[in-house]
Amino acid sequence: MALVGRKMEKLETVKAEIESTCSVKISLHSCDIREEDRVKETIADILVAHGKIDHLINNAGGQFPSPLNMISGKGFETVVRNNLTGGFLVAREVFNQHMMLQLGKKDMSITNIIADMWNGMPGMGHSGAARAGMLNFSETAANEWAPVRVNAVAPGFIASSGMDTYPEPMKQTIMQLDKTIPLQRLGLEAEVSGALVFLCSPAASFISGSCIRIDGAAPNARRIWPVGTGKANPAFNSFHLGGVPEVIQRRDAERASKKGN
Ligand SMILES: CCCCC/C=C/C(=O)SCCNC(=O)CCNC(=O)[C@H](O)C(C)(C)COP(=O)(O)OP(=O)(O)OC[C@H]1O[C@@H](n2cnc3c(N)ncnc32)[C@H](O)[C@@H]1OP(=O)(O)O
Ligand SMILES: NC(=O)C1=CN([C@@H]2O[C@H](COP(=O)(O)OP(=O)(O)OC[C@H]3O[C@@H](n4cnc5c(N)ncnc54)[C@H](OP(=O)(O)O)[C@@H]3O)[C@@H](O)[C@H]2O)C=CC1
Repeated sequence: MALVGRKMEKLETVKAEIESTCSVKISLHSCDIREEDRVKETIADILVAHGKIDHLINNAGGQFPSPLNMISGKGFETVVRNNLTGGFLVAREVFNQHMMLQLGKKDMSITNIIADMWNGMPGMGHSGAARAGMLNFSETAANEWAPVRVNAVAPGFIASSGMDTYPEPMKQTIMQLDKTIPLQRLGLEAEVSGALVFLCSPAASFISGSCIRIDGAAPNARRIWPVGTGKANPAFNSFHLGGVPEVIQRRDAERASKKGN
């Protein structure tokens, strides 16, 4: 397993967590996926360390919240590079440096993480545009690079540590998000991972060019109908080392205190 991100400390933490659970060879690589030369070097380093890359999860990404009319050209480009160009560069290098030389010999896959950007992504329009582009890139690559399977996974609102990176106004929105989702709760990181593990497995060997939505049916909510029944289903909480983001702990504490009053 090769873990890639910009900050080595984060990677070390994840490595220690995985090693506390199972025995697997793990290499760590500091790389900003927006830097083309660095991406080329990183994929080459991974191939030296492991000799192969059978499955790529293109998970790196993120953005800053802003209404469209306040986004500068540089800001828009920064987010597009983070959520579209960077993922393309990584996928291209993995394909060119390894997968292209192994076609038909084994099952190989690329899964691109996008987001719930259906019908637009208000407050994060730069990211919505980039994620929509990533979906279209996945669809093209599923044809050009077959038999490598290329799919997208589109998470909706997931209670991840990423949620704690947002400024206070966005945190206020995050604390109300569960009410807008038919399943009446946020998703868990393990619920995204479940789909990723499936897509990397032989059970998904005829799935390519697809997108799996993991969003509790958020895009299916409609103004003319109540949002779900008001009840949530049980979550698949298989990450025993996972934590609850601070913003969600705060939400639950505030709700408990309101109930107590
Ligand atoms: C409602 C809930 C939403 C849930 C859906 C989505 C959830 C998630 O995605 S969870 C993951 C969340 N985590 C993140 O988003 C963190 C990752 N974000 C970042 O790392 C950064 O924001 C970045 C990668 C998008 C930009 O970082 P960096 O490369 O370090 O870029 P700079 O800081 O140098 O900025 C370059 C340029 O971009 C504009 N800009 C950056 N931040 C902001 C901001 N907060 N507000 C407005 N504009 C911003 C700006 O133009 C910067 O250039 P300068 O003006 O020269 O600084
Ligand atoms: N949580 C949610 O509700 C949703 C999340 N997503 C997307 O799912 C993915 C995972 O998100 P989540 O775990 O929540 O967020 P986090 O912010 O916790 O994780 C994002 C990861 O991407 C890495 N990363 C970001 N930019 C770069 C870059 N330029 N080069 C290399 N690595 C980078 C970060 O590591 P480092 O900082 O060390 O570089 C970090 O490990 C992201 O693409 C996110 O946008 C999509 C929809 C909803």
